[in-house]
Amino acid sequence: MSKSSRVLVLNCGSSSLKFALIDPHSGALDLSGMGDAFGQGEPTVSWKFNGDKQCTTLPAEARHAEVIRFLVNEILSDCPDLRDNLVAIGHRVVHGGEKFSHSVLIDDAVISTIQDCVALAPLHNPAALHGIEAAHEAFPGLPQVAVFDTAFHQSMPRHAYIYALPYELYRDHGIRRYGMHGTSHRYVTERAAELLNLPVNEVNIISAHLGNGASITAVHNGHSVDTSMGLTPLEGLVMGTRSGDVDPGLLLHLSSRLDYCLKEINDMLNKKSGLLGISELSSDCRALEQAASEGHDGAQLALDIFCYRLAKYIASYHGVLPQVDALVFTGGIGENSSLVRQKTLAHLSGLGYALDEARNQRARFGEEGPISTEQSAVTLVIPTNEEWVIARDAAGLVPPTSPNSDPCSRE
Ligand SMILES: Nc1ncnc2c1ncn2[C@@H]1O[C@H](COP(=O)(O)OP(=O)(O)O)[C@@H](O)[C@H]1O
Ligand SMILES: CC(=O)OP(=O)(O)O
Ligand SMILES: [Mg+2]
Repeated sequence: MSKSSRVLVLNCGSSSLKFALIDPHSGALDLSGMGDAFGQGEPTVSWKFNGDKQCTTLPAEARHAEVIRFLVNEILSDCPDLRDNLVAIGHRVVHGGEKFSHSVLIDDAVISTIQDCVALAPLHNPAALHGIEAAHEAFPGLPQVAVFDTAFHQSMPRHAYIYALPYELYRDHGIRRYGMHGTSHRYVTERAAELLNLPVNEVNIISAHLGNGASITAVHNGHSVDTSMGLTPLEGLVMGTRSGDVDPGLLLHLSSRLDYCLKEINDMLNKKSGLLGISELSSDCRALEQAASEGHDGAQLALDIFCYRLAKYIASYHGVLPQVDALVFTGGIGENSSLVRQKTLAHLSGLGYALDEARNQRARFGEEGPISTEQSAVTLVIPTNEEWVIARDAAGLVPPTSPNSDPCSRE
């Protein structure tokens, strides 16, 4: 792999597509951007290319394929050198079922497994398939690599991933905890080990990824041993629009007593719950913090519940791990919301957590480092970098025969 190699990373969500052109060796970004607000009028594409920020709108019907076409024909066409140095396309795929514990080159069998998992990640896997198809059209000769959110969690022991349901549901239908956000939890684990000066296979952390989706993972000796998301990305923590854990009896009650049909239950739990549902205002943590500071009771309650439920998971993972070297906050909320970190740790003083408020306030917008006092349980903020992990995995899987690979300098 030559020093000028680049990987194009695509992270396709249901209503957005994030893209980045990355040097897999250093993680340096030539280009990063996103197509946003699909299905809500004219989608915007915004990007930063070698430091310059730009933005445009696309026709209302534009989705993943159109954004990828715009990326190829308009944005990347300005830099023929970079296109020549592209060695692979890396795709974030949320659900890979039980089949993948590592990233893989995409072929028909891989596509078919991603299709099989659509029902388990209905907001995410169809979008990844659109991205793979569009990228294949745009770059027919380039290797494409799938990096699965579920892969990092394949190390969980059976007692963590089997639900207390009839065992045949696992045996015959694969119903079990899979866990998501694994690419982020993996990055955070590796980075925490570096910051703590420990070999990665000796680090024990609790990693809280708090974005629009949110999940928390217990990492023992560098491996995921439990995580809050389950069969689907709906279980666990309170999220932007997802409920997280509820009493399963609720579903029966909604159906038998309140006449909800399956589609209504699905929409309610995935799209109308979480921070949005409680606050009746917004799924966006920033908007809720602002509203709560102005006295909005729903916003305050949503933040209170979010932090309380997160603290309960952190406490329970102290029972999962023999030792905790650090609690780590990451994701848009984890990296930026000093309020959420402060409210969460306020529940955990019994476990030795205490914030250094000055450090907590400083940790924003990409700042990395400890936010705990010297004497208390170590708490870190680590900005996640899923794109770099995806780029590294993709570059590492480029076949030696690929036109852009350089067999003499492969790592
Ligand atoms: N400065 C900030 N303060 C509080 N919350 C923030 C801040 N910046 C971003 N967030 C929150 O981060 C969340 C989005 O996280 P992100 O990881 O970008 O999402 P995604 O899961 O879509 O990748 C939103 O709730 C947003 O309000
Ligand atoms: C799995 C998941 O919830 O992903 P995201 O946070 O990107 O929605
Ligand atoms: Mg994210």
